[in-house]
Amino acid sequence: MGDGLSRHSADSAELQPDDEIGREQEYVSMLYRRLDELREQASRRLSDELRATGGTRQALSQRDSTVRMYADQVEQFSAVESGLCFGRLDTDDGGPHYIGRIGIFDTDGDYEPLLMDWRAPAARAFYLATAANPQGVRRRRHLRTRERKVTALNDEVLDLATASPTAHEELTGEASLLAALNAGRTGRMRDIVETIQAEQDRIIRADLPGVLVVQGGPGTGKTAVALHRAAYLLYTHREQLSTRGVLLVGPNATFLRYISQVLPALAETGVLLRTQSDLFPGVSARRAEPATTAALKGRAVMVEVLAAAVRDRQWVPDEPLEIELPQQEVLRLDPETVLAARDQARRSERPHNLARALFDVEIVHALAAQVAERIGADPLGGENLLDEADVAEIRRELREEPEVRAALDQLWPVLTPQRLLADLYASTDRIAAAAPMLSDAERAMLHREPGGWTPADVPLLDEAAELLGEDERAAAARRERIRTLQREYAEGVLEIARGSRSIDVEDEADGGEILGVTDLLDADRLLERQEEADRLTTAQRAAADRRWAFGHVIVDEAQELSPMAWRLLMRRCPSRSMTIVGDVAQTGALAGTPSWADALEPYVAQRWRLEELTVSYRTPAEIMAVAAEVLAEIDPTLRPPRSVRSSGVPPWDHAVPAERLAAELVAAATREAAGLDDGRLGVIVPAGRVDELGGALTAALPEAAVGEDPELESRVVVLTVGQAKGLEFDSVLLVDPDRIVAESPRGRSDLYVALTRATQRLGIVRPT
Ligand SMILES: Nc1ncnc2c1ncn2[C@@H]1O[C@H](COP(=O)(O)OP(=O)(O)OP(=O)(O)O)[C@@H](O)[C@H]1O
Repeated sequence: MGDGLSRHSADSAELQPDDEIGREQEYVSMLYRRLDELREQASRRLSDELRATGGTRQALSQRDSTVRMYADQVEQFSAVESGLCFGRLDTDDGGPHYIGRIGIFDTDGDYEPLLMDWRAPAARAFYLATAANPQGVRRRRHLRTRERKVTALNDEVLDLATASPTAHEELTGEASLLAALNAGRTGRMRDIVETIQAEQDRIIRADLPGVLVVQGGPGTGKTAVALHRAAYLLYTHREQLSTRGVLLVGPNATFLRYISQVLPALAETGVLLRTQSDLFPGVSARRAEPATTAALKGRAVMVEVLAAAVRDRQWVPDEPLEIELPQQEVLRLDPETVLAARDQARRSERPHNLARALFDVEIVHALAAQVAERIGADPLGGENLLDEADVAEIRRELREEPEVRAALDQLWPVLTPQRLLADLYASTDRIAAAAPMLSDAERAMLHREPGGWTPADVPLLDEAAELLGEDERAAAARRERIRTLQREYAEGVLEIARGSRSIDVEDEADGGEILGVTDLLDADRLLERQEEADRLTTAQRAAADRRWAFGHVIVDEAQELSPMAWRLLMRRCPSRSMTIVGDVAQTGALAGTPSWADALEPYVAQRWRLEELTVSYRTPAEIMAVAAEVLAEIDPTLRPPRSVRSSGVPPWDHAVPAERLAAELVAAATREAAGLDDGRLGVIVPAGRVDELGGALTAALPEAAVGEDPELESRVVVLTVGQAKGLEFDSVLLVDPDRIVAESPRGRSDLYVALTRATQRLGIVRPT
């Protein structure tokens, strides 16, 4: 990587004269005072609204939206506390303009902006202006703060004549950027709002409609960009997106926890974060299964398998079916009658559960004709003595007969997606009937005992739900889920109200009755009020409703999605307003996405745009050089991203006798952990050796976290490549890379992922 960006060092002027910092401190302190006022105002209003009682239904509904608005404001004003103001622009047309996490206006004066929201169009120059294209900016200043104190200023004068020859034209706020990149990791992702780069800004602010694919190598900021795009879109298209919501899908729960702080820190709470495992309401898919089985379940052929499995439940007996009624009467259903009823119901092309009503009509008709034949037969051989009204009455009675209902349930059972799939997996006969197109070995893979769901089952449940249609039971389950969420929300509002209670007390301490909101309302009463007004956040409602159509869907690590998972996501986003973020060179899932065109074209044909990110902000040049060799083995046409910096620390690679591997690893991990200031060490091991090596490490380093969903804030974390996907650590120890490669047909991509997790140091320990 000799031609990497890392040859040069940071070069923007670091101006820190005390008086300059002092002047900025005054301004920043004023902003914090305004923030405190705003927060107190919102808390007080929230308390007042919650205390108010009575009124018409409309007044209640109005009050509930006001409650929500103030609760959101209190949360947002608290979220932006750290780094409230981080930038300043001095422009040709005056200024200064201060840039921060939210907009604050001078409400006492003429409503001038005191602080500009980073997402506002006028703030854009902060990210884009360069010496060659200054966009009216004379000076860009980064303000660094700790708590409420200004600690440093970095200035860039955007003037070609005075520009430093060593500064990178393509980097903005280079000194602040490098400070952020070199900082120790905490186990939680941070936002990058202070140092978004121009190529990233273009993607963050891209138009809302259509499918945008962001392809970029490891560490190019794809996740960061995806999250900031969510915040930007919600700010810019609030009307549209607040009613439909934004869904962000990540690869696993560990990853979602890793990124969970970013949006709240940007004062955005309106995004639903989910893994594939949680995309089918009411199911939490935690069961494990072999990668090859998951891959089979991800293939598009499963669409046909499931359709056949549903048809297989529409049963036509070989022999006549006898239905014994209580009056010892026995009715017979011929196979031909059932077949005709089934064909009639199928012709409607309704989903299975909804077509059942048609099937019932046909069968009951046939049975009623039999009864009528018997009881209405004219002993003298004339016409049947019953009229149409009598036959209708017979049909009504037959419908109520438990024996008739049992026969109908047997022939055309109403099914939930869970029932369909569990029954299918549990029976080799059913699998054989539904999957003649699969090989024996593949059919054997599908067979299993009931009990829990795997992530790969989720798209299948969703497909099944489409084929089956929602009957009354499914609708009732959905209402129940919404009710649970409403209760959680009511409790959340009361939490916020409790947080604002000190203000009530101060306020009314001079003699008035001191009653907090929570003395007057409990979660049940608040819940009742909300139910009446049908209030629930968009994200909560969407989470409970399988058929919810999101306003925008963002997928991170999208290369891992199988064709079946793509189908599910496309259903969640009929408008096809999507941001797809990933790297096809890092695909680990066997049914993952080999190319964006293959994945998307079935849904949007050629109508998708591709943006590429080319600079790695994470991986230093020394480590990227090692990773580049593996990338060339995956696909010689792929280019690794260019590293924005070098660490000066070459990666090391030690081969040790196999029996000493664990001991050497423990020694290396102890050394690396001792060398960390406040950063994190990641130990990446083959999936088949987690127990052994994780055990050895935790015995020597009790602080080490290991397990299904390890705590990333621990100083030392032991993970498989699958778990490490999307994460990063200051220092990484990679163990037994050959075994990692051997463990999966996509082993090389796994190794590439593992090699690119470190922000500073990489060591490899391998058995000889
Ligand atoms: N403009 C920026 N300013 C500061 N830090 C940045 C910037 N862009 C990216 N980073 C940092 O670089 C690191 C890598 O970013 P991110 O995790 O988003 O990359 P990625 O492309 O998703 O990587 P991967 O493909 O490995 O998942 C993160 O620590 C992120 O905060």
